[in-house]
Amino acid sequence: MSKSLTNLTIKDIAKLSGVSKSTVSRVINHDPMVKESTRNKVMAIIEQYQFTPSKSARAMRGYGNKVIGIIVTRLDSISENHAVRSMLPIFYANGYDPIIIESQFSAPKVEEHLRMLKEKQADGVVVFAFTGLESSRLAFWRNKCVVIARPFPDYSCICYDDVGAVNKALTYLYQKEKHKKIGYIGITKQDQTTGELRYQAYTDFCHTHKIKPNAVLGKLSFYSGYELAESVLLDSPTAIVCATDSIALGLNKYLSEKNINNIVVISIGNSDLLNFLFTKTIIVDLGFDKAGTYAANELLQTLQSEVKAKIITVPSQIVN
Ligand SMILES: O=P(O)(O)OC[C@H]1O[C@H](O[C@H]2O[C@H](CO)[C@@H](O)[C@H](O)[C@H]2O)[C@H](O)[C@@H](O)[C@@H]1O
Repeated sequence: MSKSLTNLTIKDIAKLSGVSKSTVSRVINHDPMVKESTRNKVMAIIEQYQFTPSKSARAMRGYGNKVIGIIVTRLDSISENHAVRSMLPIFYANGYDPIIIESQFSAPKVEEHLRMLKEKQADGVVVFAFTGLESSRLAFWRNKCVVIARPFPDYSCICYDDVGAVNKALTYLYQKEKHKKIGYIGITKQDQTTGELRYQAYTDFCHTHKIKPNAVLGKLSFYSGYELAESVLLDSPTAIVCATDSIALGLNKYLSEKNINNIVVISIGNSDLLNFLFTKTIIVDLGFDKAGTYAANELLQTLQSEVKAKIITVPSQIVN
């Protein structure tokens, strides 16, 4: 082979491996239908000659640039951080470069980012969805997209067990620990999943078990837990369920400042930060890490072959 190594093309790799050009492409793109012996033979040549397919060549053949866009809502979100951190190694291991972008809960921003990713010929996207983001905004990406936190029909979605998690927290407090005065700090109902579904689960449980509801609702932030603590404590609860880890962290700051240590706190989430609290906090694990792993694997499968869109709900579990 007289060419310099850096100038090798897929055609050269095909010739050296004794297979067709299309087989080399399928190996590069992780097509599961390629026989293992063929894959090994081609990969040995690729490694021997340190071959990297040029991005433009890949794109011209209709493949993306081995880029995955991950659109988070907030870079400071605890839950999204956990999910993204567990996706990244899977994408890297499969040769993809992830680009992480923030939407700040803005649907037009999501659309703008998706346009940019299309221009960059990204292969696929993971979108953390939110109230007000219509599925039509994702239409171009429908078969190369995984949505997190919202069940969009016709899309592969990874959802959290919002209602089940609250029920597990309340059942634990009411049946196992015999609490009768259980407060709740949540998110406003404008936030459909974390807000409305979890709040509804709390009020339904109170109604069924004849518990006087004591709920306060605020924003999705540490400050809410801190600022709403005083109101929820007015009714002297013996236990408080927090809709998110950030809320539990804010509440914890308030309790430690006032030196209140006779209230049981349950947080719905499970971030590493909960290990460093003043008040013993029981956790209902929503499975943020699992959600990330599911999302990455689901997207890779979708990119490799036609996979039917499905909704996966990550099971929640109480961690004591
Ligand atoms: O990460 P945190 O700030 O602690 O918030 C916890 C909740 O984050 C996620 O919900 C929020 O973002 C979603 C997109 O990731 C959005 O769809 C939802 O409306 C927001 O409330 C996560 O889905 C929840 O399970 C966490 O409790």
